[in-house]
Amino acid sequence: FTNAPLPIQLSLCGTRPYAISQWQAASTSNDVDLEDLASSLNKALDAAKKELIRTCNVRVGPSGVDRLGLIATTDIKKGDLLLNMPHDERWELTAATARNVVFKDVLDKDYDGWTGETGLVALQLLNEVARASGSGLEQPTRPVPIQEFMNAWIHALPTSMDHPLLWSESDQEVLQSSSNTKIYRVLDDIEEDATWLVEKIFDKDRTKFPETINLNGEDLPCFSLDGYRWAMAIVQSRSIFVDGSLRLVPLMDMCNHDDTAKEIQGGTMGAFGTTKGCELTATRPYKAGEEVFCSYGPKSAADYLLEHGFCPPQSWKTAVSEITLEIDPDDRFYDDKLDILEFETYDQAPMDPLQSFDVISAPGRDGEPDPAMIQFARLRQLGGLDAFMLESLFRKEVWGFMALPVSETNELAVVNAISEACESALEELNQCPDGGREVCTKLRESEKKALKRTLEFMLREKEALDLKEYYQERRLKDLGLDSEWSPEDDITDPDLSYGQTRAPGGADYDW
Ligand SMILES: C[S@@+](CC[C@H](N)C(=O)[O-])C[C@H]1O[C@@H](n2cnc3c(N)ncnc32)[C@H](O)[C@@H]1O
Repeated sequence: FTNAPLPIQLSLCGTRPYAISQWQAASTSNDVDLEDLASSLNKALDAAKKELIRTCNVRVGPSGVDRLGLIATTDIKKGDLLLNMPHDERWELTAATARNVVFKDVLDKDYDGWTGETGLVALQLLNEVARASGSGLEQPTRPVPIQEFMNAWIHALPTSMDHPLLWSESDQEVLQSSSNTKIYRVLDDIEEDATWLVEKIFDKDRTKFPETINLNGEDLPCFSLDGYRWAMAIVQSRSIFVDGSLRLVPLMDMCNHDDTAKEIQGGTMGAFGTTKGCELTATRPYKAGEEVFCSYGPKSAADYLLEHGFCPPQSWKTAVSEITLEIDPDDRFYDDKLDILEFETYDQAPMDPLQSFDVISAPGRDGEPDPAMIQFARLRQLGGLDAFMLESLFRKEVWGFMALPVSETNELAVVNAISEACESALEELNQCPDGGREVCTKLRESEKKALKRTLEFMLREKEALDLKEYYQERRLKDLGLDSEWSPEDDITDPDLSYGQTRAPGGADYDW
């Protein structure tokens, strides 16, 4: 492929972890002419369009909300197709292509990084960056026009992003204590994977995996911790989950978010409608020249911030936080409980003994928690006289039993455990250091609201424990043994045969 000079230089600078000042100092996105960037990408797109796209009613252009975006090239009606692109490993970056094609001979097939699919796509992205500078692995193979399109796309990616993974350490610390969705977990995963990859793979062949690359005369980090962190921020903020895979789709990834738009989805295309791919449709009419949008999906404000680096208005409407519950490893029924969580949670995915659950406060809801959290908490607290439910005889039914109150003792323990988890999560949020970004303050307030609402709900539940119906009572009702009994009732009962005192199913149900 050719490596024609492009109007900007890719600046992935930063020589030590979290070196935000260097990233910003080296940033070109503020002074770069977005029109030039867009026109280089559009030109490369035109040359490769026949292969890349089936329907294209957009081009890349400066955006009204952030850097670049997709602009309608014609008047669009609501429901019209804006853009569709077939799935093709020559341009889509996916974990499968990274593992089975690009890094096939390099990465052990059992490689299982902490950063998962996102990490594999990030690796492929770094290889694309290296390829655009004339090094890296030349996989997947592509015709020249497609490679030139990929190079133009790489050049058009943002180099300095306002993304939490690239914030200063002090801002990251404030974010860490502003949300129960923890950024340190993600940073640790990135650091652990990058360190392993550098030591086991990149350092062994620096010709193929350059630590820095030279793009248009500038040295930039590539197969290094800094490069990997940048690539993770790019993949988190621009990839989509379509047809069962995480995909970073050049061009589609230029579309900005609007709450009222539709997510990019899987669709079929081509002459016989049998080719699968990604498609973007309009949820409202657009005039030619207007920016078009997609939605990045329903997510909490914390998830938006951690993934995309911004929080759209809709994400603040529902306040979300997270609490964690754990089955006590010293619980004498630990193994039985683990067995149930692993194999008997019905259509829910298997659960670990340590589980995080969302708690929310939304308009029109009174703070009732996720039913799965209550089920988990009831199982966690199961013991004493209720432990008979853990007998193997009931193994297939226990999870179902946990959907309804077990006993007053169990329910009290559940209410207390969830209340304590909310209180300690609130306490943690209150420990947040001063300063940091405004979005973190807003996030903290929002998470506190969700936790307080759940706590209030739990306190109301605690007051009403004696009004609930518990397992024994339900069981007696099932057996028809729950009514008050007097001999006179039976004497006048014509349905009774000799010697019977109670008719089967003759309970006086109190619906
Ligand atoms: C998929 S990219 C979209 C293309 C991007 N604007 C560019 O120039 O490369 C997603 C990123 O664009 C920005 N973005 C998208 N929609 C936005 C919006 N409505 N408000 C603010 N930033 C937005 C965020 O930084 C986000 O992480």
